[in-house]
Amino acid sequence: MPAPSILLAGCGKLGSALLGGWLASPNPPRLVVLDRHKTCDNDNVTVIRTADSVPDDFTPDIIVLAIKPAVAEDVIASLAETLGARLDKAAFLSVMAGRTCASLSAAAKKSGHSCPTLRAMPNTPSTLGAGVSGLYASPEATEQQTQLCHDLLSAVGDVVEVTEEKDLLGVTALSGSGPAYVFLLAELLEKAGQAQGLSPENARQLARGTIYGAGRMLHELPDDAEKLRKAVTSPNGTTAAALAELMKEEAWPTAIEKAINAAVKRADELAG
Ligand SMILES: NC(=O)C1=CN([C@@H]2O[C@H](COP(=O)(O)OP(=O)(O)OC[C@H]3O[C@@H](n4cnc5c(N)ncnc54)[C@H](O)[C@@H]3O)[C@@H](O)[C@H]2O)C=CC1
Ligand SMILES: O=C(O)[C@@H]1CCC=N1
Repeated sequence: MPAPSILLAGCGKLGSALLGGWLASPNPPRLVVLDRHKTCDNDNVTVIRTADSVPDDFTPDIIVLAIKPAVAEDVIASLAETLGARLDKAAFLSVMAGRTCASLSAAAKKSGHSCPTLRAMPNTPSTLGAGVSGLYASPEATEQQTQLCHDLLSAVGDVVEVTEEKDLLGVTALSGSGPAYVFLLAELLEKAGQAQGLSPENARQLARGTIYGAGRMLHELPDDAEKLRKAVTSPNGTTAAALAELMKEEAWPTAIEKAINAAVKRADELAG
């Protein structure tokens, strides 16, 4: 089977994470990257600044929308103008938080085209091939398009398929934004270590090493998180003392619930 043709619109923080994974895969797709600012010195990638520069012989199988939601309509309209009938052969894979399949299909329809839409919510560990993505395919997407999107996301980590579009709200709040919560934890642990008199270098190494090691245990061992937590917690010991603070109903349980609710609310607002 020939390598698929992928047009990546938007190659910022997330788009470049995806691009890196695809370029490192054994059978990289044929890639055109549309980004106002991106430069790329990889021979396998054609980078263009505006949609009117899409090569005439390039018919994308999938158009990955990794731009900010606010510019989506403009980007789709300018791609439609350049690609013409070629757009009808493609599917959109949007990674934008919030934007619904219906709103993106409507944008294509406005330009006189019909284009099935799939949505994914990857996260930035995709840069290291350690991402996890939620994937939703609208009913218009063919099995082949869904499989192709699944394969593209698998190149940068795990894929969790959801059957209801609304489930992407929870995915966005949990794993799309989630790396930021872990990075915040690293920052706070580092700060707390320094407050205990550790040098900044030692506090940083200890905080990062702890999160890395705990992450590996979660990833590589079959045990539930609860079992792993209990294994650290000696009766009446130091961990029990710390967890008694963190697990108070008004502490982490409430804070996490509120944070996830706030992210879901924002994703819903971005849907427009
Ligand atoms: N950063 C993250 O962790 C995640 C982001 N997302 C979603 O990915 C999308 C992009 O987010 P980031 O990569 O963080 O943003 P970003 O700002 O880093 O990247 C956006 C890119 O789009 C380009 N761009 C803007 N207007 C353009 C236009 N008219 N034509 C061509 N290129 C244009 C910019 O030059 C930039 O490189 C957002 O919709 C966000 O919801 C999804 C999951 C995780
Ligand atoms: O913060 C955001 O809106 C995007 C979506 C998930 C991660 N970053």
